Amino acid sequence: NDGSVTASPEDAYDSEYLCPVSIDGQTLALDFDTGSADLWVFSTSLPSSEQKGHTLFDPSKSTNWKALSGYKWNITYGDGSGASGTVGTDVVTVGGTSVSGQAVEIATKVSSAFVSDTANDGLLGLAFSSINTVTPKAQHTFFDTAKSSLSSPVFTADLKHRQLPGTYDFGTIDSSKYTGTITYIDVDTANGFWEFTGSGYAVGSGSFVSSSIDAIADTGTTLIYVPDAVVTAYYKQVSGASYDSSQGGYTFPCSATLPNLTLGIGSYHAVVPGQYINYSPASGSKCFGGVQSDSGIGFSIYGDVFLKSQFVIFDGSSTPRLGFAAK
Ligand SMILES: CCCC[C@H](NC(=O)[C@H](Cc1ccccc1)NC(=O)N1CCOCC1)C(=O)N[C@@H](CC1CCCCC1)C(O)(O)C(F)(F)C(=O)NC
Repeated sequence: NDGSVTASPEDAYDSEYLCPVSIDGQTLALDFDTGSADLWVFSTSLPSSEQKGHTLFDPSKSTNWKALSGYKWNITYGDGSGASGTVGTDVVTVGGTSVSGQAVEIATKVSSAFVSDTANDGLLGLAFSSINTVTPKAQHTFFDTAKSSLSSPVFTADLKHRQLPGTYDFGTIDSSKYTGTITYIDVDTANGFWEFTGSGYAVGSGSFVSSSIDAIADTGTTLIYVPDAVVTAYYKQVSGASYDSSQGGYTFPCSATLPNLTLGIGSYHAVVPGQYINYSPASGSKCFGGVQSDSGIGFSIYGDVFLKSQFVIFDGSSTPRLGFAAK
C-alpha cells in the first residue's frame, strides 16, 4: 500500500506545497504539514462566503462517509490562522496509499487567511497524533492510520526550489532521490512535533559554530526560524541587510549575493544554498529573507526553505527519528 504524491508549489516563492488527496473519490489540494496532526478540509458546511474559490468536500456525496456525532475540532496555527468544525471517517487516498476509517475533519469555520488562500483546500497533518485537536477523542493522522499497511513505517519529503514539483513518498525510501549517505537523528515526540537538537551552524565559508538548537522539521512552515545568534551572524554577511519592523523581518537589497547557510544535524552539515534564502520581493528593491528569528516561538523551525535543500526521511518506527541526505 506504498504511495507517492506530487507536492506542487502554490506560488512563485514556494510559500507552501499542495498535494492532491482523494476522499471517497473527491480530490482536493491539501497542504501536507509535519507541524500539525489534523486532516481537515474545506466543505459544503462552510458559509458560502468562505467557500469561494476552494474545492469543497461534500460528505453527503460520499458513500463511505460515517459522521462521528458529537465530535468537534478546533485548531490555531503559529501564524494566527485557524479553523474548526465537525468530524467523520472516510476512505482517504494519497498516491497509491489508501486507508479506510480515516478521520476527516470538516471545516464549518475558517479564518480569513484560509479563505483568501484559494489554492489550499485544507491540511493533512503529519505530526504525531498526540496533538490532534479532535474532542472527545483525539484521532489518528493519515500516516498513523496507514503505517501498518506500508512496507516500512516511514514517509519522505523531497520538496523542490522554485516552481518545480516535489514528492512525498509513503512506505519506501527511494535511493534515486538522494546522494551520499543518510544521517539519522533521534526525535523527541513530547510536544507532538518532529523535534530534534541541531548541532550548530556556519555562514558561507565561515567556520562551523557548535551550538545545540532545539528545532522542529516542519513542512507547513515556509521559512527557517532560528536563534538570534544565527540570524545576526547570517545577515552580517549580507551588505545592506537590516531588520525592517514594517515588513516583520530581515530584508536586504534584492541584488545582494546571499551566502549559503549550513545547519548541523549530528555530524552531517546540511547546506542551504544562498539563493534559497532570497524568499520574495518585500517592497521597493528590497527582498525578504528566508532566515528569520525564532524569538517568541519557543523553538526553532526548519521549514520549507531548509527542507527543500534536503531529502528528508520521517521514520515513524517505535523509536521515531529523522533522516537527512543531500540531493
Ligand atoms: C512562525 C511560526 C510558524 C508560522 C507558520 N506559517 C507559515 O509559515 C505561513 C504558511 C503559509 C503559506 C502560504 C499561505 C498561508 C500560510 N507562511 C508565512 O507565515 N509567511 C510569512 C513570512 O513569509 C513567508 C510566508 C505556521 O503557522 N505553520 C503551521 C501550518 C500552516 C498554518 C497556516 C496555513 C498553512 C500551514 C504549522 O502547523 O506548521 C505549525 F507547526 F507552525 C503550527 O502552527 N502547528 C500547530
